[in-house]
Amino acid sequence: MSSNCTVLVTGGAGFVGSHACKALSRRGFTPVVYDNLSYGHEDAVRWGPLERGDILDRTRLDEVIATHHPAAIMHFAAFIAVGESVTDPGKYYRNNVAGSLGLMEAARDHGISAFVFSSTAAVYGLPEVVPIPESAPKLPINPYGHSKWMVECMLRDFGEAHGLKSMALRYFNAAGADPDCETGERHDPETHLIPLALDAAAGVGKPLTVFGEDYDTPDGTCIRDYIHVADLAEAHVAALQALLGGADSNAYNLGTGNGFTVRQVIDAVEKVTGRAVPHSIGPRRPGDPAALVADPSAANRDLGWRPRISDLDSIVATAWAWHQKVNG
Ligand SMILES: NC(=O)c1ccc[n+]([C@@H]2O[C@H](COP(=O)([O-])OP(=O)(O)OC[C@H]3O[C@@H](n4cnc5c(N)ncnc54)[C@H](O)[C@@H]3O)[C@@H](O)[C@H]2O)c1
Ligand SMILES: O=c1ccn([C@@H]2O[C@H](COP(=O)(O)OP(=O)(O)O[C@H]3O[C@H](CO)[C@@H](O)[C@H](O)[C@H]3O)[C@@H](O)[C@H]2O)c(=O)[nH]1
Repeated sequence: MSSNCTVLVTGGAGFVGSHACKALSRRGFTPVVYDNLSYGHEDAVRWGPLERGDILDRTRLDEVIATHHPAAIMHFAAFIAVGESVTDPGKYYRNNVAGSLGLMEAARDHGISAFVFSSTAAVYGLPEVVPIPESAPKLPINPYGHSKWMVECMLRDFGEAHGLKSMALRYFNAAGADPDCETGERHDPETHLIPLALDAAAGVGKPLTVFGEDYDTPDGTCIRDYIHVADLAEAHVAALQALLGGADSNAYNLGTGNGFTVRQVIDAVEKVTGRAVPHSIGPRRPGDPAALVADPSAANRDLGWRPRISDLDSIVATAWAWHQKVNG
């Protein structure tokens, strides 16, 4: 490992980024969070300094990089709401694509050669083969997915032209919370299934609407591959260590390889919380594929990474503990 253990973590005040900071700090790295707090939380920055700034502000980026001299960048900062990306695509292309471009140019200009990027299963669009291998066609069906695939393409080109080495990590459904309850999911607005089901069970939110029960799946509801955010965090550290150890650039799926239906998630929430999840059946949500499940074998093989706490009960139990801490 390089003797310089400082990592610039864009979006480190957010859900996945804050867990990655904890994992980095446990492995001896110093995470310097660079976040404009547009959606993040200042009190989620606990494992290193917070530098407020926008990835679109090149002057501020240069200043922070010159101050901390990071050896690597982990890039989580992005807008993440798929539906909003359809109605306001400019917001997504500016932040996710132009913002990432400025960050990559800053990395190039400051001689930073290791870059770990938050990509997504949304780059695959409506996959024909499930479990999905990394080689599956990249045919995103919304601006959010396009924005992430564009950044992957830019990273490939910066690698060839400038020697910037990168790992693009394509998460499936990030869920759960830190097992020590030090950080967790606090999106606003929240659109993800598990926190909404917990809100409904706790009576702090509306009843859950199940988006469609006429899919070609065993119980008619959509199948997703839920991956614990702490396991995602460990994968980021493994990818970073591989890059710093000389590995080539690559892209990896991060999932368990097991899918669960929306009904199975509701059952798990009812079992873990001991409460009913009030819900009704609504129409399909536009753009939802019937099933998204990762083939995670490449990350297993190359990074030595395996999910450890991504069974559905552990995901829901940690998310529930965090939910109770936040909501009292
Ligand atoms: N949550 C998921 O299920 C999921 C799935 C696949 C991929 N991802 C990707 O993982 C990353 C993190 O997602 P998350 O769920 O933690 O989201 P989040 O909204 O909790 O975190 C994103 C963070 O980035 C910051 N940010 C946004 N734009 C910024 C800018 N211009 N400059 C500086 N900071 C900025 C926000 O303030 C926030 O703290 C994103 O890139 C997302 O696309 C998330
Ligand atoms: O109120 C709700 C919310 C969700 N769902 C369903 O639950 C499943 C999971 O939905 P959600 O939690 O919104 O996640 P996804 O839409 O699968 O998207 C997540 O996972 C993608 C990769 O798989 C990432 O690209 C996205 O950023 C991330 O939000 C889907 O079948 C939804 O139709 C409902 O039935 N009701």
